[in-house]
Amino acid sequence: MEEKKKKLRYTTLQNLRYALSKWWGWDSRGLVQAFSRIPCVVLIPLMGILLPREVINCVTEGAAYGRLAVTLVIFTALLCALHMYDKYIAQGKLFAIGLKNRMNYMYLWAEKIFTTDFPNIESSSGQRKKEKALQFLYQSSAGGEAVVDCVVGICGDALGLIIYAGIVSSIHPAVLPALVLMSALIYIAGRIIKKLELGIRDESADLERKLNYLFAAPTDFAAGKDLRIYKISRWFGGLFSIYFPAMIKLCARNELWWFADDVLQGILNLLRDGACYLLLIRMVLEGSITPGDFTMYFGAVAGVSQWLNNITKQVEKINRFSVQCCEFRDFLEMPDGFVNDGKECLDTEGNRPVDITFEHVFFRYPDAEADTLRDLNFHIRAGEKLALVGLNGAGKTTCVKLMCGLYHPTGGRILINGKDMSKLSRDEYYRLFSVVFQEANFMPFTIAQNVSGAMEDMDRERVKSCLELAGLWDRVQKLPYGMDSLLNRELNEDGVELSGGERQKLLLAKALYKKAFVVILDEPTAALDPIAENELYQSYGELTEGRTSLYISHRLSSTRFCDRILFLENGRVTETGNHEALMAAKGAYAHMYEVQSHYYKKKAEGRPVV
Ligand SMILES: Nc1ncnc2c1ncn2[C@@H]1O[C@H](COP(=O)(O)OP(=O)(O)OP(=O)(O)O)[C@@H](O)[C@H]1O
Repeated sequence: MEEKKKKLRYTTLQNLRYALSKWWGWDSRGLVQAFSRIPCVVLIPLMGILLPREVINCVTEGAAYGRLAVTLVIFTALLCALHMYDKYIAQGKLFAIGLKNRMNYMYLWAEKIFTTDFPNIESSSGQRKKEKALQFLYQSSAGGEAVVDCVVGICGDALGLIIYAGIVSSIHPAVLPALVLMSALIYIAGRIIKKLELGIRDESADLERKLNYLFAAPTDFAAGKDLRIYKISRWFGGLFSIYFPAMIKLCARNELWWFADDVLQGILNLLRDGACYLLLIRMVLEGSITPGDFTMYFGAVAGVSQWLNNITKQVEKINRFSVQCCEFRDFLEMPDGFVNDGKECLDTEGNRPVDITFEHVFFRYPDAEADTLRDLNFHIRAGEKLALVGLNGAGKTTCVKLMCGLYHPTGGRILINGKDMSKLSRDEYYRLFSVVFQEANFMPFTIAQNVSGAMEDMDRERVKSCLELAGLWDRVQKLPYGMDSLLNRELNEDGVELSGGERQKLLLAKALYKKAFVVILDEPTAALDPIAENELYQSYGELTEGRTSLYISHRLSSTRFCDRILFLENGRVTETGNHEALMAAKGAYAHMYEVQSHYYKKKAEGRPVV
């Protein structure tokens, strides 16, 4: 219920004002060109009913051939000019104008994804809003582009209706109200179906999201391997057979409502037109109108029906646009808690490393039922190298997400140099961190651009030294275009395909390039070979020199070169100290270490490993 209210937060007029002001801002020339089509929309059909009237009157009045010829020439020339201009705008311009608007909306949508608070994108409610917003722009008939046609169309139709209404009103005062009443019935039926359709939008958006995922998954190179080796295609088939029928059922129900609406429209149109024609025929027989007038009125009645039909259709389209526009604006206007305006800056003069305190931090994911972090307390001194270890699901990555500002605590505080993170500006905060996450995501740009995060003015020497430090330079310099080689094969045909370990090294180089105050490495060696792993340990001091660092790893031996180790269990720190102290304590850390080293010892002694 609350969701529905939110969807319709703006009225149709407010949404039209929004779309028109955006359109004016992006393409004022296109807007003027689109509106210049309105006289053609009105005059072409109007001349279509005036021409027969003039011709029949000339003939029935016995006018000279000269008058007939002049009438025909004037009308034909005018019609020809209007048609040409109309075609030029409608087919030559409107498509490009609408597409331009759609692209601009797409840009706003993508920009929001890139800049909004992380929970807005990761939570399923945020995902749903994102999908719904996409329906405003994902094809030419969607609101973002269709609004161009609708606005121009409804203005032309309204003007045409006014002129035709004047003509049919002179037949009989009851004709126009009767025509309007019937069109209103058609419109109301359409609205009822729209409401029914609205009721299943959440369900259809969810199904679309799931089906989009299923369609996208087989095109993912990485998934391609699993799909083949493990015959996952059968599982996919199973998933398709769950979601496809559900989607088809939903669409079929929707189509049935629209079919009923079409039948109703057909019957009402027939009644409306039939009654008007009967009236006109009687007037001709009574001699109150000429045969020329008859054809004009005949055309005008049909014309009014057409204008009213057009208007009801345009109103439906505009209503559809309005619902989609509300959803689009809902997504764009999702509040961001972590903002730049009015926030403080941190004193980072002299590039001193920062100190970080977690003070009674609680955290629960937006859609989760239980806290992931529970009363988490720790302090990382400026320049300290801290290791965070724990079992799967203990909350290590969540802790990183909070520390680097992707999420905010749901309870307690995180202090950076004694300042509450919520008081700091977002850009300022993100500037502090370099993070190597477990998943490697690269943009379809060159290696150098990915490492530096800059399109042009990068320090190429620095890129090279970061690649060297990360152990990737040997591989990169052998590529035909070196550090200027493009990544991502989906967009770049000759893009470079890196192995899992190489991608991890590239992430490391990227983290090193950014002169951040805190370096966070979340399982940075998971995909590295033993040589590369060893090199990373050897150079860890150099990599993190002069910075505060947090190192997460399941290989406990790798955390020995850190100053201190925190052992995380069920979202809180249960043990803390250096390796020796934790081993002496004989707690969970010591147990995990023993289990792991036992494995290596057995291997080294040549005994079978269980
Ligand atoms: N986006 C999310 N929404 C809801 N719950 C989540 C989300 N991400 C993680 N969780 C849950 O939070 C808990 C901690 O996850 P987290 O990834 O922080 O653990 P971890 O210690 O890093 O685990 P691992 O060692 O396997 O990487 C898990 O139970 C996980 O299911």
